[in-house]
Amino acid sequence: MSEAMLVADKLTRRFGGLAANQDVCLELHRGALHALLGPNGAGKSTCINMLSGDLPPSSGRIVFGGRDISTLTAAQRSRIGIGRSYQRTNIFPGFTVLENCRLAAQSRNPRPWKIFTDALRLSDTVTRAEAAIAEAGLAGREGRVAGTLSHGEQRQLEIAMVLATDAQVLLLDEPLAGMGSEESAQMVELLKGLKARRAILLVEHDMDAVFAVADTITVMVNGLVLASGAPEAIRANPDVQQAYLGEGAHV
Ligand SMILES: Nc1ncnc2c1ncn2[C@@H]1O[C@H](COP(=O)(O)OP(=O)(O)OP(=O)(O)O)[C@@H](O)[C@H]1O
Repeated sequence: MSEAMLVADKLTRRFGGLAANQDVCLELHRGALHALLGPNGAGKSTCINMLSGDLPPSSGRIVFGGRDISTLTAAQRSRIGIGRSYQRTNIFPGFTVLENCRLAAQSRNPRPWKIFTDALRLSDTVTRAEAAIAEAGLAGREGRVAGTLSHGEQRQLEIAMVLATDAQVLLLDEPLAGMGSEESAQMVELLKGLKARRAILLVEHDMDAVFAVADTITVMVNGLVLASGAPEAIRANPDVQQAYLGEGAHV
């Protein structure tokens, strides 16, 4: 396998006496989707928050492209190519699809406000925004006001906004939440396309989707990594079946 783009090295996060993540290790590789599974409260959001820079680890390291980025802010991580989506949609509902993506693209610039005086840069962000919209499957909807899109389209828009920042690592927190089966199937196809050129971490409760798209699965329980490996090995793992879904259950 290729060298890892992003590495979580013994990440630990304590909240008072609770270890929400303890010595969590995982690797994200270009061309691969790594899914993070676990029951409610297992520590998945805490893990993604540490990787994105939204939450400082208590100990451990995050390495991106060989460089220790543990102390960089979320904005700094976004600028070097680590993008995340949130569990709750993060779009500006009164703005159009293109405006939402243009704002996301601008956030990547060191001095985003200068954009208004710099025509060249402006066309660059529009180009980047349009490419992101097309890649997220929203071509033709550039002028739609975001709040009028369907739920599934709004989740696609959120991914388009991450793509508009030129992210090479995508940290996706439950992108299928609240979707119907048709929308979920579309999102799975979208994720398959996106992972070809990027590294993806997917936190997702929809098992069918996870097994359809993941190359590697890490299962967390009570802040600890219970198992990590290829989907078939995880499916067959008795510890996973017992601890994650309860005695006698099958993933
Ligand atoms: N800011 C916080 N302060 C205190 N405890 C927290 C905080 N954030 C998370 N926790 C606790 O850490 C543990 C892990 O929470 P986390 O949200 O990471 O789990 P999760 O696997 O993402 O769950 P879910 O699937 O419900 O989103 C839980 O026991 C939670 O109550």
